[in-house]
Amino acid sequence: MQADILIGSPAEALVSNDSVILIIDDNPRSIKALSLLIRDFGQVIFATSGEAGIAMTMKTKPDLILLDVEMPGMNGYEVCRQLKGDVATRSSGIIIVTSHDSVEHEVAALEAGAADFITKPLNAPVVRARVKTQLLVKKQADELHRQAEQDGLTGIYNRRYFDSYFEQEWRRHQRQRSSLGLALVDVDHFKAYNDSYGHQQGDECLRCVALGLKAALRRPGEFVARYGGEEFAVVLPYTDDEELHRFGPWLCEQVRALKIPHGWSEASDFVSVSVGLVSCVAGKICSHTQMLGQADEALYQAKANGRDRAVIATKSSS
Ligand SMILES: Nc1nc2c(ncn2[C@@H]2O[C@H](COP(=O)(O)OP(=O)(O)OP(=O)(O)O)[C@@H](O)[C@H]2O)c(=O)[nH]1
Repeated sequence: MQADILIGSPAEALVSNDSVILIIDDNPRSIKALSLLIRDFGQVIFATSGEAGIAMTMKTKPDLILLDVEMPGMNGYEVCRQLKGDVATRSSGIIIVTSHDSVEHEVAALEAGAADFITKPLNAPVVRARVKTQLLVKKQADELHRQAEQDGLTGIYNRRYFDSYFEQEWRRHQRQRSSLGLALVDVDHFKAYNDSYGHQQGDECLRCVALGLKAALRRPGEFVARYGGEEFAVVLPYTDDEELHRFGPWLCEQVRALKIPHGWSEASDFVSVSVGLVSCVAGKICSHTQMLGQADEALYQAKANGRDRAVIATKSSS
């Protein structure tokens, strides 16, 4: 696994210069001095107040923030607490930079959520070593995060990711009173495929279908995840029934177009999928699990109607 490679590799090789480092400091001279020391580690950007630093963190999602403590208005500890308390910004590592060289200040920095602490006057080798270490920690955390969300066989999002983001999307659409779409996609006669072509070829087939489904998505926010063995789930933000009527058959067509031969399918000469779809407008369906249940019923109907087709859940059952 890649995590093993990360742990076994020299740290130097892992700190690539594609990192983004944000310096938050009200003093332009300090910003300049710091950026000269670390500029070869990546792109260095800056903000001259706590408020501007928080806004910039939201926008740019830096890998690392070098945060001055003594600033007018919001001080560094307060900025640090806010950044660490918000799910949208807490993944950026923070090093507190201060002229106070005392245990109390170091403890305050760590308690505010900082990963490390640098004192002024700056000592170049120390600054570089600490920055490099935190960039390495961030790279490793990103990699672990990616692996935790990824399906090992197909490389698309896994069930865990789906479970948390589908619910999140559902809540967001409920709040905004917009329509959310969901499609459950199941490969037809896949047991026969495995039995005839072998399990390894079956794995390869699932990989191709997963990538085919992913390539079929066009709009921002749409994502496909592996829901179970040979089943996939597609989340379709801001999508209503009218759009599902186009999307369902089109998804079937995209998989058929992969032209993966399936000599033992009763539905088609090529690997095909059945799709169950549902859309939900705020208030119509009372939970995201009900939405899943309805998509599952529609999928069952698509199988019963002959497979290689899409069925949309009827609104009467909403
Ligand atoms: N190769 C491979 N097969 C898998 C994987 N996960 C599930 N399967 C197989 O997928 C098959 C699913 O079979 P069934 O649930 O009977 O469904 P089906 O044969 O596709 O029939 P219908 O869904 O009714 O069209 C089983 O044989 C599972 O072993 C996987 O990761 N790799």
